[in-house]
Amino acid sequence: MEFRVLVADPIAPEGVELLQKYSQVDVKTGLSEPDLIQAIPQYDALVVRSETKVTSRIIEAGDRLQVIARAGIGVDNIDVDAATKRGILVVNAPLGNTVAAAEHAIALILSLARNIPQADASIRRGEWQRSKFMGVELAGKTLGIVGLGKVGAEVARRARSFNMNLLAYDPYVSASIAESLGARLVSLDELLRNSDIVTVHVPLLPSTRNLISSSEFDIMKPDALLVNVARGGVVNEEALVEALKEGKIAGAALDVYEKEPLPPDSPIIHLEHTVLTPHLGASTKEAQVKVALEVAEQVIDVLNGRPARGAVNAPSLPPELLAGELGHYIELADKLGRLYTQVHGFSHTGIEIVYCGDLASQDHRLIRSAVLRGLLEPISSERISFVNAEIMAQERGLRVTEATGMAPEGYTSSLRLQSAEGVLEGTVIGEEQRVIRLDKFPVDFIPSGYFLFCPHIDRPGVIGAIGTILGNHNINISAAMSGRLAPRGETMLVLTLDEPVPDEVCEEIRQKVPGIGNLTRASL
Ligand SMILES: NC(=O)c1ccc[n+]([C@@H]2O[C@H](COP(=O)([O-])OP(=O)(O)OC[C@H]3O[C@@H](n4cnc5c(N)ncnc54)[C@H](O)[C@@H]3O)[C@@H](O)[C@H]2O)c1
Ligand SMILES: O=C(O)[C@H](O)COP(=O)(O)O
Repeated sequence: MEFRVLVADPIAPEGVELLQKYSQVDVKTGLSEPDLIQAIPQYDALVVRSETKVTSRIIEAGDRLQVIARAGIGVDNIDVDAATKRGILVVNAPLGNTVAAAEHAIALILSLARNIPQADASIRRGEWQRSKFMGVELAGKTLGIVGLGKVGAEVARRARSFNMNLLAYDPYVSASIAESLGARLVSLDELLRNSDIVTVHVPLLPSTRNLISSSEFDIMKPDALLVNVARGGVVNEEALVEALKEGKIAGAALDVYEKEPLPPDSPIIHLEHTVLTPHLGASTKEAQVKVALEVAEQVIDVLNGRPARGAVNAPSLPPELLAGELGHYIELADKLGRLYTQVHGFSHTGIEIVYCGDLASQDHRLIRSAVLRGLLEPISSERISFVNAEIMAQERGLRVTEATGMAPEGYTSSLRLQSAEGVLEGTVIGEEQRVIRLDKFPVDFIPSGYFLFCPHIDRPGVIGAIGTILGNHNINISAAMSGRLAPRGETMLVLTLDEPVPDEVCEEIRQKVPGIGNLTRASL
């Protein structure tokens, strides 16, 4: 039987031609959700970019659908969970448009600095205004790069050739990587206060939503320029409009928006010193050929029963495997990885996975993939799956070693993650997963919910004081446990909460509870 592929967004002809060698291809762009629901039962593969919203209703109607391919990075327009539930693979092309996005950021920076769109519009109105469009030079100015991943690094390389000074904020990148790109790694606060131009290159994650909002604009230089080629939502649009109107910053260039297409009544459209493009970061001929070929090859692989190298989801593991002890450890491995990155940051020195006790003799491959998936998920723009975790870890230069060891006294098996940054260990008791060690502290908590980790010196009243502050802010503690090294000695209080703890509440705890160490928040 010949495979049928529906290409629902415009992709480069090279990708369509490659698909045509192996399947019957229909290119039908601009279809509505009802159109797609009607059409999709005839297709084995669906190829999109960011325009088509691949909803659960479309996925559920895809009776013979095997693969959904995204010719680009972001799969935020695809209901990946719905696809996973139906065993449909989602693949993407995370590398092909990096240079295009970086060059677009540079183009926007130059357009802003030299008022190019405004000057162009003026001359077309028959004017000849020169003094109105006085610009600023990039040479000698400071560029603040928020997010020093693939695109951020390419922007850094290009900005150096303009003789710019580079600052970077990225909690998951080492100072030496930043240094090799000519950038100095600083806090977000320091970056915002000192940059003449701020360019944003982080993925949209719960932790990066509204990363640049009112309080960030408050500390930026009044003549600073802001550029966002990453994702709408990282910069709060309401706060941006206010910042520009009140002169907190001088200008902004945006390629991405909270809502796309940008609604025609958006106040952003009427702001003066702005440059707006309709999500064009990846729209170069070269990038489009690369991503189209990359996904076409993967579609052909999947339809012919071969594994896809860029799968962002993975078919569910067999239920019989998940129900057993190994299944619980796979789930625990994912949670320990996610917790590790949130508590210790992304390890720059490499991570060791230690399989202890009975676990030492099991097949570790899926546990290892689950640890990597967990470590990378909180900081990645791509969806990390069991399939692509290993490649993604290599791409970030994460060194992973494995070892076997003895389980701690009283346990038959455990899983330990350790690096120079810290230690996290968990176990499975019956069907219950538990975290039993956090750095040097023996702890015991279920890895689920919101967490506040409060290192302190054990003395009467500390737990009560923290509980009172949380209570005053209507934050409910669902479990509390203290791991201490000695009476009145170093102690780790672990609070499991029903709600997340906002910044200001953490600050209040730091100020009001004497002897409290570095508070850390996490959620699972
Ligand atoms: N406009 C476009 O057409 C276009 C094209 C390509 C990429 N993008 C977007 O650009 C962004 C960057 O893409 P990439 O390929 O460089 O991704 P990437 O995953 O390689 O890099 C993202 C970087 O952000 C860092 N990061 C994560 N959380 C952070 C936080 N809270 N604070 C600071 N840094 C944080 C990560 O450590 C990583 O280094 C993504 O959102 C991507 O979707 C847009
Ligand atoms: O996620 C991506 O790859 C970029 O945002 C580009 O999106 P596009 O393919 O719709 O241009």
